[in-house]
Amino acid sequence: FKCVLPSLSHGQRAVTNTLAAQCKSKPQKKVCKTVLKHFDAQYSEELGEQWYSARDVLLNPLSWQYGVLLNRFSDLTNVKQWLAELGYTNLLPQTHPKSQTAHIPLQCFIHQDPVRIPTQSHHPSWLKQYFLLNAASLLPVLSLNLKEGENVLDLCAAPGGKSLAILQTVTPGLLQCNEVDRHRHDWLLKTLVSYVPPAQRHLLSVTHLDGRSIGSVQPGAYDKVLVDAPCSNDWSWLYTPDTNQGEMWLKERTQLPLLQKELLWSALAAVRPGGVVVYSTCTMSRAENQSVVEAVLASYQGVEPLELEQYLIDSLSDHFCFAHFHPSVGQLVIPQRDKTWGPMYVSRLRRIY
Ligand SMILES: C[S@@+](CC[C@H](N)C(=O)[O-])C[C@H]1O[C@@H](n2cnc3c(N)ncnc32)[C@H](O)[C@@H]1O
Repeated sequence: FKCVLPSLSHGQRAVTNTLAAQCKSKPQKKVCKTVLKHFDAQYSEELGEQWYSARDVLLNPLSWQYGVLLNRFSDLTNVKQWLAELGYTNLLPQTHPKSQTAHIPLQCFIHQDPVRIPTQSHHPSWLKQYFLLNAASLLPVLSLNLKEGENVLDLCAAPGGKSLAILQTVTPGLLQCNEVDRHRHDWLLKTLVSYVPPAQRHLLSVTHLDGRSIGSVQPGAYDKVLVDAPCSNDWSWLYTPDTNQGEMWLKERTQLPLLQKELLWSALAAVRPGGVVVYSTCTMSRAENQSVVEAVLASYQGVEPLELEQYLIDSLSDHFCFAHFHPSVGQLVIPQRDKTWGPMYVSRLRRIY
């Protein structure tokens, strides 16, 4: 396990260090036993054997990985060379598998080992070159199948990772990035300023609204809507600092599906007929994934589920472990020992009329 400490913004010198040395200065994360017990009961029933492999990954911070999403608006010459020297490779093919000539601008570099590079700090006159993220969180953005000039709504956008990935994929007509929480809305703004050049900012609208109301305020206004819903994030919940908070979160967990359904209903109202809504979460919980989508499909007329495109699943299967559910209205990426990305659930819905 290597930790890589470059001084990228000012020169390209890379210094490697062992994680053990870095860990000495950092307090270790502690697992919340209450949450783990709850996960054991729920996920062993829902995921069977795959839970035990996912559990090993979640419980071993040394195996956690970060993808390096490059910022196409910054100067990348040295970064790409540096990542190649460190042994990083591109997660995605450079051209679209269906049409060998279509270039894919989105570039996310991954490493076969849990190597880490540091985040870059904000400089007012300089754009950050990369954003670190769980590579599986690109799946919802790729599932939008974005086209140049489309109007896109990122309904739950902070801290902005997927908004950035959208901007790396296409130049939208308009990208509305919305976040209800004041503090997280400010964080979202900061992210966008750090990565998006002033000349591109007119493409963005950053709003501070309850996503549940956008569908009624702007009906049919968007070609594509992403609902990256608030969820019981399996990674962070497992490391809840104290038992009381863990217990409180587990109670809150039962409230989340209602909020998630309301956000998805709103997204379906905000997309135009023929447009696509992608619903995603970073939990493995069936109640927040499959059951939410099934309930919305049963209650909202004129909506059909869409399969994720097969080329996408094929090109990512070397790195992501897709769980197999039948019948299914979405795809779940489960972290496994040799494929640690995820959890990430993605479902695509088309509004027919
Ligand atoms: C999973 S996070 C989004 C992560 C983000 N898409 C990214 O990739 O960086 C979910 C977000 O939804 C926000 N949220 C919760 N309730 C909301 C609501 N009613 N309307 C809009 N956003 C909401 C949360 O504050 C949180 O920032």
